[in-house]
Amino acid sequence: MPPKRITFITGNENKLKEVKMILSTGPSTEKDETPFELVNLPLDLDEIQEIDLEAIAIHKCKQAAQKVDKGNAVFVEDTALRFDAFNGLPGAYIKWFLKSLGLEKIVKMLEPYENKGAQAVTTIAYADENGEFHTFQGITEGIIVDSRGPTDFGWDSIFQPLESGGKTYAEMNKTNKNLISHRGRAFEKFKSHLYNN
Ligand SMILES: O=c1[nH]c(=O)c2ncn([C@@H]3O[C@H](COP(=O)(O)OP(=O)(O)OP(=O)(O)O)[C@@H](O)[C@H]3O)c2[nH]1
Ligand SMILES: [Mg+2]
Repeated sequence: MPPKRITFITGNENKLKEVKMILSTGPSTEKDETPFELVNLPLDLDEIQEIDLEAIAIHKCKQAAQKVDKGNAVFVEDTALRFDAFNGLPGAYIKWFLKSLGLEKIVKMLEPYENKGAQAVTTIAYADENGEFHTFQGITEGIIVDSRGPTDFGWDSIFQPLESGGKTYAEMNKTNKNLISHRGRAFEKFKSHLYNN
């Protein structure tokens, strides 16, 4: 039987690169034949105004399901950056903060607050071949710091995970980032689902 085809709809090349890497091995990271073939459709789907990250991901996935043939599995992910001092904002709006303000002003926003705590959150929404929806979430705790490391992926250079030994995501290699990242954690859960269903 040919492997099941699963489409990932994202217009973000950096996300795609990480996801391909994470899904290229089995759930316990040992090399394995992947039971699916990953296909990318680089579309920019509508993202609703919501604080609830699952609701955003599900809404995105409902559109995604309309972009593939019936009976084909499809998934999306939405990634948020939540500041403790702002009760979780910018959250899913970080993309627009980044576009309008840039990294330096985002760091400056937290200047009046002692609490630099933040959470990186990836929420995956998956529509399986029967049209049933599933969500998987991964969270990494960290702090917001002055930009360090390459600035080619979003806010990687201002997010320092608590478990990284003082490195920002941008200062880590991809293998190490994926081991502790919001995306790595969400996709490990998704991977377990794919291998067990
Ligand atoms: O430093 C980062 N490390 C990451 O690991 C990461 N993952 C996402 N992002 C950025 O955060 C916003 C999410 O928005 P987002 O989830 O809607 O993504 P997107 O619109 O770029 O793609 P997609 O919606 O087509 O999948 C966008 O600005 C992304 O560039 C990251 N930045
Ligand atoms: Mg998006």
